[in-house]
Amino acid sequence: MDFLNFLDFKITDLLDILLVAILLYYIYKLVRGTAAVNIFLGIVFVWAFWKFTQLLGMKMISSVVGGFMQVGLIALIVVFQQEIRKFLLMIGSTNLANKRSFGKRFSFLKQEGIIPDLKIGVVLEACEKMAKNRTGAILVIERNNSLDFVRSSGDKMNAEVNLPIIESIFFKNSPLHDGAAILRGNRIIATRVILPLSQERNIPLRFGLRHRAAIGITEKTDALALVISEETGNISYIKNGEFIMYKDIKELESLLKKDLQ
Ligand SMILES: Nc1ncnc2c1ncn2[C@@H]1O[C@H](COP(=O)(O)OP(=O)(O)OP(=O)(O)O)[C@@H](O)[C@H]1O
Repeated sequence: MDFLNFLDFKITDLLDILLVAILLYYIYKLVRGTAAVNIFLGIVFVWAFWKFTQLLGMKMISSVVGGFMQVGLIALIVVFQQEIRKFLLMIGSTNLANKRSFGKRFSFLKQEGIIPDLKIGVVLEACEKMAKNRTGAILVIERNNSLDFVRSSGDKMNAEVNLPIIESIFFKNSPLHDGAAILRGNRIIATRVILPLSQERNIPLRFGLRHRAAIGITEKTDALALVISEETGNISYIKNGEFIMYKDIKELESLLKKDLQ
Protein backbone atom coordinates (compact mmCIF):
# COMPACT_ATOMS: atom_id res chain seq x y z
CA MET A 1 0.00 0.00 0.00
CA ASP A 2 2.85 2.29 -0.90
CA PHE A 3 0.58 4.68 -2.76
CA LEU A 4 -1.17 5.49 0.53
CA ASN A 5 2.07 6.86 1.94
CA PHE A 6 0.92 10.41 1.28
CA LEU A 7 -1.72 9.91 3.97
CA ASP A 8 1.08 9.77 6.48
CA PHE A 9 0.87 13.52 6.99
CA LYS A 10 2.90 14.96 9.81
CA ILE A 11 2.70 18.35 11.47
CA THR A 12 6.14 19.14 10.01
CA ASP A 13 4.68 18.61 6.51
CA LEU A 14 2.05 21.21 7.26
CA LEU A 15 4.77 23.57 8.49
CA ASP A 16 6.77 22.80 5.36
CA ILE A 17 3.84 23.74 3.08
CA LEU A 18 3.18 26.86 5.11
CA LEU A 19 6.82 27.99 4.86
CA VAL A 20 6.88 27.41 1.09
CA ALA A 21 3.62 29.37 0.78
CA ILE A 22 5.09 32.28 2.78
CA LEU A 23 8.28 32.15 0.70
CA LEU A 24 6.31 32.18 -2.55
CA TYR A 25 4.19 35.07 -1.27
CA TYR A 26 7.27 37.16 -0.47
CA ILE A 27 8.86 36.33 -3.82
CA TYR A 28 5.61 37.34 -5.54
CA LYS A 29 5.52 40.57 -3.52
CA LEU A 30 9.07 41.40 -4.56
CA VAL A 31 8.81 40.64 -8.26
CA ARG A 32 5.24 41.83 -8.82
CA GLY A 33 5.09 44.40 -11.59
CA THR A 34 8.83 44.24 -12.30
CA ALA A 35 10.79 42.84 -15.22
CA ALA A 36 11.86 39.99 -12.91
CA VAL A 37 8.52 38.27 -13.59
CA ASN A 38 9.35 38.01 -17.30
CA ILE A 39 12.87 36.79 -16.53
CA PHE A 40 11.42 34.17 -14.21
CA LEU A 41 8.99 33.03 -16.93
CA GLY A 42 11.92 32.87 -19.37
CA ILE A 43 13.82 30.60 -16.99
CA VAL A 44 10.77 28.35 -16.55
CA PHE A 45 10.45 28.16 -20.35
CA VAL A 46 14.13 27.19 -20.85
CA TRP A 47 13.86 24.60 -18.07
CA ALA A 48 10.70 23.09 -19.64
CA PHE A 49 12.43 23.02 -23.04
CA TRP A 50 15.45 21.25 -21.51
CA LYS A 51 13.26 18.58 -19.88
CA PHE A 52 11.37 18.15 -23.17
CA THR A 53 14.56 17.58 -25.18
CA GLN A 54 15.73 15.09 -22.52
CA LEU A 55 12.43 13.26 -22.78
CA LEU A 56 12.79 12.97 -26.55
CA GLY A 57 16.39 11.83 -26.17
CA MET A 58 17.79 14.75 -28.20
CA LYS A 59 21.26 14.46 -26.73
CA MET A 60 23.03 17.39 -28.36
CA ILE A 61 20.49 20.11 -27.73
CA SER A 62 19.71 18.82 -24.24
CA SER A 63 23.41 18.88 -23.30
CA VAL A 64 23.73 22.47 -24.61
CA VAL A 65 20.64 23.64 -22.70
CA GLY A 66 21.66 21.46 -19.74
CA GLY A 67 25.05 23.18 -19.64
CA PHE A 68 23.27 26.52 -19.59
CA MET A 69 21.00 25.35 -16.75
CA GLN A 70 24.01 24.18 -14.75
CA VAL A 71 25.34 27.69 -14.42
CA GLY A 72 21.74 28.68 -13.78
CA LEU A 73 22.20 29.23 -10.05
CA ILE A 74 24.96 31.78 -10.57
CA ALA A 75 22.95 33.37 -13.38
CA LEU A 76 19.93 33.52 -11.05
CA ILE A 77 21.94 35.31 -8.37
CA VAL A 78 23.20 37.84 -10.93
CA VAL A 79 19.82 38.40 -12.59
CA PHE A 80 17.84 38.59 -9.36
CA GLN A 81 20.51 40.47 -7.43
CA GLN A 82 18.15 43.40 -6.75
CA GLU A 83 15.28 41.15 -5.64
CA ILE A 84 17.56 39.05 -3.40
CA ARG A 85 18.84 42.28 -1.84
CA LYS A 86 15.29 43.48 -1.17
CA PHE A 87 14.29 40.09 0.22
CA LEU A 88 17.19 40.03 2.67
CA LEU A 89 16.50 43.63 3.57
CA MET A 90 12.88 42.77 4.26
CA ILE A 91 13.89 39.93 6.58
CA GLY A 92 16.80 41.77 8.16
CA SER A 93 14.84 44.92 8.86
CA THR A 94 12.09 43.18 10.76
CA ASN A 95 12.13 45.03 13.99
CA LEU A 96 11.11 42.46 16.61
CA ALA A 97 11.26 44.99 19.39
CA ASN A 98 8.58 46.99 17.58
CA LYS A 99 5.98 44.23 17.57
CA ARG A 100 3.18 45.52 19.72
CA SER A 101 2.59 42.59 22.05
CA PHE A 102 6.16 41.38 21.85
CA GLY A 103 7.71 44.82 22.04
CA LYS A 104 5.88 45.83 25.18
CA ARG A 105 7.56 42.98 27.04
CA PHE A 106 10.92 43.40 25.36
CA SER A 107 10.99 47.16 25.08
CA PHE A 108 14.47 47.21 26.60
CA LEU A 109 15.66 46.04 23.17
CA LYS A 110 14.82 49.43 21.74
CA GLN A 111 17.39 52.11 22.19
CA GLU A 112 14.76 54.80 22.44
CA GLY A 113 12.78 53.09 25.19
CA ILE A 114 9.01 52.61 25.20
CA ILE A 115 7.41 54.44 22.32
CA PRO A 116 3.85 55.66 22.91
CA ASP A 117 1.16 54.60 20.43
CA LEU A 118 0.42 56.87 17.52
CA LYS A 119 -2.42 59.34 18.06
CA ILE A 120 -4.29 58.50 14.88
CA GLY A 121 -6.89 61.24 15.44
CA VAL A 122 -4.18 63.93 15.47
CA VAL A 123 -2.56 62.57 12.29
CA LEU A 124 -5.90 62.48 10.47
CA GLU A 125 -6.81 65.97 11.63
CA ALA A 126 -3.51 67.18 10.16
CA CYS A 127 -4.21 65.26 6.95
CA GLU A 128 -7.65 66.81 6.63
CA LYS A 129 -6.26 70.32 7.16
CA MET A 130 -3.50 69.77 4.62
CA ALA A 131 -5.98 68.27 2.16
CA LYS A 132 -8.18 71.36 2.53
CA ASN A 133 -5.23 73.66 1.83
CA ARG A 134 -3.95 71.43 -0.99
CA THR A 135 -0.68 70.83 0.79
CA GLY A 136 1.07 67.77 -0.61
CA ALA A 137 2.44 65.33 1.97
CA ILE A 138 3.56 61.76 2.62
CA LEU A 139 3.44 60.29 6.10
CA VAL A 140 4.93 56.84 6.47
CA ILE A 141 3.96 54.92 9.59
CA GLU A 142 6.44 52.31 10.70
CA ARG A 143 5.14 48.94 11.87
CA ASN A 144 7.25 45.80 12.35
CA ASN A 145 9.85 46.39 9.65
CA SER A 146 12.34 49.01 10.70
CA LEU A 147 12.50 52.04 8.39
CA ASP A 148 16.01 52.97 9.49
CA PHE A 149 17.36 52.13 6.03
CA VAL A 150 15.38 55.00 4.47
CA ARG A 151 15.51 57.28 7.48
CA SER A 152 19.16 57.99 6.79
CA SER A 153 18.27 59.54 3.40
CA GLY A 154 16.46 62.37 5.19
CA ASP A 155 16.92 64.49 8.29
CA LYS A 156 16.56 62.81 11.65
CA MET A 157 14.01 64.30 14.01
CA ASN A 158 12.58 63.28 17.33
CA ALA A 159 9.39 65.22 17.85
CA GLU A 160 6.05 64.23 19.28
CA VAL A 161 3.28 63.96 16.69
CA ASN A 162 1.08 67.03 16.87
CA LEU A 163 -0.97 69.10 14.48
CA PRO A 164 1.25 72.23 14.16
CA ILE A 165 4.41 70.15 13.67
CA ILE A 166 2.94 68.04 10.86
CA GLU A 167 1.49 71.12 9.22
CA SER A 168 4.71 73.08 9.47
CA ILE A 169 6.79 70.19 8.06
CA PHE A 170 4.72 70.04 4.90
CA PHE A 171 4.04 73.79 4.64
CA LYS A 172 5.01 74.66 1.05
CA ASN A 173 7.68 77.19 1.97
CA SER A 174 9.17 75.06 4.71
CA PRO A 175 12.64 73.67 3.99
CA LEU A 176 11.39 70.30 5.27
CA HIS A 177 8.35 69.90 3.01
CA ASP A 178 10.03 67.84 0.28
CA GLY A 179 10.02 64.04 0.65
CA ALA A 180 8.34 61.96 3.31
CA ALA A 181 8.04 62.13 7.08
CA ILE A 182 8.43 58.91 9.05
CA LEU A 183 6.40 58.18 12.15
CA ARG A 184 7.44 55.64 14.75
CA GLY A 185 4.76 55.33 17.40
CA ASN A 186 3.75 58.84 18.35
CA ARG A 187 7.03 60.39 17.21
CA ILE A 188 8.19 61.90 13.97
CA ILE A 189 11.61 60.35 13.53
CA ALA A 190 12.61 61.80 10.15
CA THR A 191 11.63 64.31 7.51
CA ARG A 192 12.69 64.90 3.88
CA VAL A 193 13.09 61.17 3.47
CA ILE A 194 13.58 59.83 -0.06
CA LEU A 195 11.55 56.66 -0.46
CA PRO A 196 12.17 53.87 -2.96
CA LEU A 197 9.91 54.32 -5.98
CA SER A 198 7.60 51.51 -7.00
CA GLN A 199 8.37 49.91 -10.38
CA GLU A 200 4.75 48.77 -10.74
CA ARG A 201 3.53 49.50 -14.26
CA ASN A 202 -0.17 49.46 -13.46
CA ILE A 203 -0.31 52.65 -11.39
CA PRO A 204 -2.69 55.11 -13.10
CA LEU A 205 -0.84 57.98 -14.79
CA ARG A 206 -2.64 60.60 -12.70
CA PHE A 207 -0.52 59.50 -9.75
CA GLY A 208 2.96 60.96 -9.81
CA LEU A 209 6.13 60.42 -7.82
CA ARG A 210 4.62 61.15 -4.42
CA HIS A 211 2.14 58.29 -4.73
CA ARG A 212 4.72 56.04 -6.44
CA ALA A 213 7.10 56.60 -3.51
CA ALA A 214 4.38 55.70 -0.98
CA ILE A 215 3.52 52.56 -2.95
CA GLY A 216 7.23 51.71 -3.14
CA ILE A 217 7.88 51.80 0.61
CA THR A 218 4.70 49.85 1.42
CA GLU A 219 5.64 47.17 -1.13
CA LYS A 220 9.06 46.68 0.40
CA THR A 221 8.09 46.91 4.05
CA ASP A 222 4.95 46.53 6.12
CA ALA A 223 4.75 50.29 6.71
CA LEU A 224 1.52 52.22 6.11
CA ALA A 225 1.43 55.44 4.12
CA LEU A 226 -0.89 58.42 4.01
CA VAL A 227 -0.53 60.64 0.98
CA ILE A 228 -2.14 64.02 0.52
CA SER A 229 -2.34 65.08 -3.08
CA GLU A 230 -1.33 68.64 -3.79
CA GLU A 231 -3.36 68.52 -7.00
CA THR A 232 -6.66 67.08 -5.79
CA GLY A 233 -6.49 67.32 -2.00
CA ASN A 234 -7.32 63.61 -1.78
CA ILE A 235 -6.02 61.60 1.13
CA SER A 236 -4.81 58.17 -0.02
CA TYR A 237 -4.23 55.31 2.34
CA ILE A 238 -1.63 52.88 1.03
CA LYS A 239 -0.79 49.47 2.45
CA ASN A 240 1.11 46.52 0.92
CA GLY A 241 1.66 48.55 -2.23
CA GLU A 242 -2.05 49.09 -2.79
CA PHE A 243 -4.54 51.90 -2.38
CA ILE A 244 -7.02 51.03 0.36
CA MET A 245 -10.47 52.40 -0.33
CA TYR A 246 -12.53 54.03 2.41
CA LYS A 247 -15.81 55.93 2.56
CA ASP A 248 -14.99 58.74 4.93
CA ILE A 249 -12.44 59.85 7.47
CA LYS A 250 -14.17 57.83 10.25
CA GLU A 251 -13.68 54.66 8.24
CA LEU A 252 -10.06 55.60 7.53
CA GLU A 253 -9.55 56.07 11.26
CA SER A 254 -10.91 52.63 12.08
CA LEU A 255 -8.85 51.03 9.29
CA LEU A 256 -5.72 52.64 10.67
CA LYS A 257 -6.59 51.60 14.22
CA LYS A 258 -7.01 48.02 13.07
CA ASP A 259 -3.78 48.02 11.09
CA LEU A 260 -1.81 49.48 13.97
CA GLN A 261 -3.11 47.09 16.60
N1 LIG B 1 11.19 59.15 -3.84
C1 LIG B 1 10.50 60.04 -3.16
N2 LIG B 1 10.42 59.94 -1.83
C2 LIG B 1 9.70 60.82 -1.12
N3 LIG B 1 9.02 61.84 -1.65
C3 LIG B 1 9.06 61.98 -2.98
C4 LIG B 1 9.78 61.10 -3.80
N4 LIG B 1 9.63 61.48 -5.09
C5 LIG B 1 8.84 62.57 -5.06
N5 LIG B 1 8.49 62.88 -3.81
C6 LIG B 1 7.65 63.99 -3.36
O1 LIG B 1 6.61 64.15 -4.30
C7 LIG B 1 6.62 65.48 -4.81
C8 LIG B 1 6.28 65.45 -6.27
O2 LIG B 1 5.02 64.97 -6.38
P1 LIG B 1 4.31 64.68 -7.78
O3 LIG B 1 3.53 65.89 -8.15
O4 LIG B 1 5.24 64.09 -8.77
O5 LIG B 1 3.42 63.50 -7.24
P2 LIG B 1 1.89 63.15 -7.29
O6 LIG B 1 1.82 61.72 -6.86
O7 LIG B 1 1.31 63.57 -8.62
O8 LIG B 1 1.28 64.02 -6.14
P3 LIG B 1 0.28 65.28 -6.21
O9 LIG B 1 -1.08 64.67 -6.43
O10 LIG B 1 0.47 65.87 -4.86
O11 LIG B 1 0.76 66.17 -7.34
C9 LIG B 1 8.01 65.98 -4.60
O12 LIG B 1 8.00 67.38 -4.43
C10 LIG B 1 8.45 65.27 -3.36
O13 LIG B 1 8.09 66.00 -2.20
